[in-house]
Amino acid sequence: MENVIELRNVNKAFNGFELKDVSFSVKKGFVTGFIGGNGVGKSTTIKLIMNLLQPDHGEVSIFGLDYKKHEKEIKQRIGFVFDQNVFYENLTLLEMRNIIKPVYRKWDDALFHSYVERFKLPLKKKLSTFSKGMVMKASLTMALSHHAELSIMDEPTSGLDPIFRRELLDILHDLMQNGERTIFFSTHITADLDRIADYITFIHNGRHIFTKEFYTIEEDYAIVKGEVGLLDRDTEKEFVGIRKFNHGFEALTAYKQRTQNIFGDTVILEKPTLEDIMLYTQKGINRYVESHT
Ligand SMILES: Nc1ncnc2c1ncn2[C@@H]1O[C@H](COP(=O)(O)OP(=O)(O)OP(=O)(O)O)[C@@H](O)[C@H]1O
Repeated sequence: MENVIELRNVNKAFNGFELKDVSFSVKKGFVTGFIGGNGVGKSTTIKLIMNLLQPDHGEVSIFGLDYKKHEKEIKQRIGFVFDQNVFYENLTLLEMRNIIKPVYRKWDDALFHSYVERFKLPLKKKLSTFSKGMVMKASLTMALSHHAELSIMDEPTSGLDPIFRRELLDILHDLMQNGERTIFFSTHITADLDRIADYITFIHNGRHIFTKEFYTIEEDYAIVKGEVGLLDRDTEKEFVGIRKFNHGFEALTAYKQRTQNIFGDTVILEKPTLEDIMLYTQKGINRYVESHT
């Protein structure tokens, strides 16, 4: 399967934060959801993918090409939605379109107007008067109007009402129908991913934890429930994190089969949500022993 984005051993350090040895790839023709808590490095990774930042070490390639030699060609083929307003606020949407249009060889005015209509956006009002949702819709309109092969979006659903969030997910779903497009988007709202993501890439504290096909996550990860008496220093090591209650414990394992072999039918295994995986991982490997007694 072809990779549209590849990161190989990418490092980027700021004062107090570091992306460490991040390697993962994004498959052509699929939707990959990019998840992780606040401040774990999602936007930094996306900026590296967009060449808005350069890695200290390691390589980023897009469509198999290197930014050093092929920046223009790569950018032509990407539609980018950023989580901050990147428009000139004093301009109208039409004026902004006039600036952006000549940049893209495959700009499609009919497509632009179809999104403007669908999103009910005013063409002649200053962008400074747009609400947060309208800015996001305008940003999406620009990103979707030049037949980009790869759409990269940083938190496209944040700050949007549930109705528009659903509409956006439907649009993304429709876009995927021809099999040629690829979408990579970050989100905190893991419920959005249930609807459309084929793959999940998860980072935590600047490290890549996994990239997996969505449906295979439950082959490795499970919520484990059992009696506290089953836990000791050795068995606790089996878990990413544990919560202890009066009546028993709940834990997350990343090695479902092994856990099953160790505990047999003394425990109950359940399918975890992405939120469970984020929560237990965020609290620290084997360090999250929370008592509710
Ligand atoms: N240009 C920069 N200079 C210094 N530190 C930075 C810079 N950009 C990001 N950081 C720091 O790097 C860390 C990761 O930030 P990043 O924006 O990538 O996180 P994120 O996962 O996108 O978070 P959120 O979900 O809250 O937006 C943060 O601690 C942030 O303060």
